Amino acid sequence: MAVIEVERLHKRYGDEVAVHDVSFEVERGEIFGVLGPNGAGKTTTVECLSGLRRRDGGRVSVLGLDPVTERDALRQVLGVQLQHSALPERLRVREALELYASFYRRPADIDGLLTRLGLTEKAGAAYKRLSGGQQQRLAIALAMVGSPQVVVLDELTTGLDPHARRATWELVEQVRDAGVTVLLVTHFMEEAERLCDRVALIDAGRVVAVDTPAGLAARAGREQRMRFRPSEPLADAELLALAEVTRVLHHGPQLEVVGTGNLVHAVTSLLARRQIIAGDLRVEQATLDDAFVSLTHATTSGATS
Ligand SMILES: Nc1ncnc2c1ncn2[C@@H]1O[C@H](COP(=O)(O)OP(=O)(O)OP(=O)(O)O)[C@@H](O)[C@H]1O
Repeated sequence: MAVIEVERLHKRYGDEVAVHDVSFEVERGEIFGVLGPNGAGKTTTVECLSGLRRRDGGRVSVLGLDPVTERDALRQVLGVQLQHSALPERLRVREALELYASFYRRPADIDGLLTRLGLTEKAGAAYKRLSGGQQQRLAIALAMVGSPQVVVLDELTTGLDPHARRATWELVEQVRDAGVTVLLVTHFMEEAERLCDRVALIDAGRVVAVDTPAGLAARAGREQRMRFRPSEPLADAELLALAEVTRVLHHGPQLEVVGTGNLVHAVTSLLARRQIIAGDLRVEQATLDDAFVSLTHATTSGATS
């Protein structure tokens, strides 16, 4: 069942159209990614569906509620962590959570939340004394404090080191495992590949693709390459007989097999049938990065056209 429905969303800032025509649906229990270059309209889109901005056109429904006309009801079931959501410097972690909890009819247990997010020891610390990773954990905790059914996380791991980023990904997975639907805005392809069930790729205010990360990567249409040292001789003709293989190259004892589609599966199945072991196997596949670059246009100014 779709918990978020966005249909032909349109938003202008003065004369500039930030979101031309954005449509997608998010199913219950998904981690759904919104990807796109700077200025593509990602934040504007999630602000419109969180009720923080008024759309100029289109239809939006979150858990059956309209974010503009039913904003108060929506706030009780939607958690939002937005880019650069700074708190007063002296506010302590527990105070921030208690303050936010007071806005909700069904607040989460604050001690439980502190434990889950690894913030128990920092409960008495002022916001400005937290590290970047701890501030992000607090941001997630604040988005979760109302026991929401849907959370929106915007650029959650920007500025975090690889350890803190991975720890934050685990937290997002825990949030999803607790039954919460997650809408994640991100710039990091690795993050989308690791976390998202599906992603919408937005470019210049329009959706250019909605797919699984693997499905999007496949659309990049890039050649796949496998290199390995076969344990037994293997005739080129056998490899070339596979529909997925376009070329076979020789580098001394190494074979390089070039092709498209599900090349890895086709070649490894052939090797298994022939009981040949692929030594030093290396695979170069199209990635979400390739899809991002081929399906979107970089805008150095960040402006949309
Ligand atoms: N408050 C605003 N007033 C005027 N223009 C705005 C405002 N907020 C965003 N814009 C413009 O709308 C367009 C989309 O911005 P938005 O922040 O939604 O993009 P984004 O995809 O989230 O970008 P980024 O990845 O850089 O965060 C940009 O051209 C931006 O300059």
